[in-house]
Amino acid sequence: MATAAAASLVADASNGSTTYDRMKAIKEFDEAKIGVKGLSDSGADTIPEFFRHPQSSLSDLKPVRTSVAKGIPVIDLSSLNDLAQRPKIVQQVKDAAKTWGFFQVVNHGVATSVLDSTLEAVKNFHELPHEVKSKYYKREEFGGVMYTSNNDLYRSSAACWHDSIQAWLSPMPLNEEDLPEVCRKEVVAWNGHVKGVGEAVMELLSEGLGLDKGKFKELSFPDVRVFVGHYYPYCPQSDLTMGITSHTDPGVVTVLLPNEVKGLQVRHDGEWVEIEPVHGGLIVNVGDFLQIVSNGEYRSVEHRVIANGSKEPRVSAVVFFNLYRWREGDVYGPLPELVSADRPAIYRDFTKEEFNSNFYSKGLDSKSFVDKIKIVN
Ligand SMILES: O=C(O)CCC(=O)C(=O)O
Ligand SMILES: [Fe+2]
Repeated sequence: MATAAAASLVADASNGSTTYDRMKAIKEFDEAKIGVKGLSDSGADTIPEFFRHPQSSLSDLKPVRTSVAKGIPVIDLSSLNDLAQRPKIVQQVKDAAKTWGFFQVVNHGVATSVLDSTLEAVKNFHELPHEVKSKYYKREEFGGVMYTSNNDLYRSSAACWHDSIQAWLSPMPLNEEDLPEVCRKEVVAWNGHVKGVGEAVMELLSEGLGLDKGKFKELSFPDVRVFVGHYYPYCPQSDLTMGITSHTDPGVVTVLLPNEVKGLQVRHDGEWVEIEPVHGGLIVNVGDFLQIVSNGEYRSVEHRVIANGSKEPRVSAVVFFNLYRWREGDVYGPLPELVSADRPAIYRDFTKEEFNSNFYSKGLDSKSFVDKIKIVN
């Protein structure tokens, strides 16, 4: 049944643009609940038209070839608790957050076997039979567990070639029974591990701003975690679409665990640089909120994922540390400790409502919140 739905979707794509009813095609795809994986599995050698991105956004698909040495910084956390070594690590994290907005951490204390089983669990979920997986298919704003294909399906200018499963880990009391059985144990375990890594990184980031080690924790930055398990199946026309279009992450930091299939690129000095994951490492990036509270010291940098042209699926387990504990009527903005006559605030204060409404209403490719609240002299 999944295959029949996929076949009719692909047939629609070749109808010719005059008769192509884009909304109808999107709705059919959504209602079939087959995900992009279902389209990929159908064996079609073309993609539905609503996955095709405008030529303008495809023209710079090829990244700059980069050696590991030229890529995002790799930071060794093994001597984190050595007081003589720590300042050096703080400096590395600070430099990376200021320039690239991205870095990889190695020797972070989580066993490679745990990383591997987390990715395997995400993969196993996405490779469940249609009858089982489709029960989780939803298209709602947040809460609980949700498997979806393209968050922005109805709003964005073009769909992206990937599926994902999302779960609120904290502080929503995650009802473990709600998680699909095939990845339940691993997602729950990952929540514990990633919290530890996130806290350690946030302490370094906090120190890098000249603040107390515990400042971010005090501000509850490690407390809100959303898990997203992405799956980028083989795409038969990977040069016509994207895995995820260029965007910045809205929250504090993101901790990303990728499998070995490449595809993630980060914008650096006006060029797209491919990230080469170090096996056993984790990728960390600064989100918009951290750029704002750091008064622009740290940078939330655009990144994207190329559609996967290899037969091996690309899998990533992403945890977003977001902000949550807004006090009623409070406003947020650059931390007062980081604002002075020499370094005036470059962002205005904003409310929770403003932040959330921007987050929920913008398509992945529209203007960022950071730009909207920038103070222009
Ligand atoms: O899958 C990836 O490597 C990146 C995902 C990503 O950028 C995101 O979910 O915000
Ligand atoms: Fe992202």
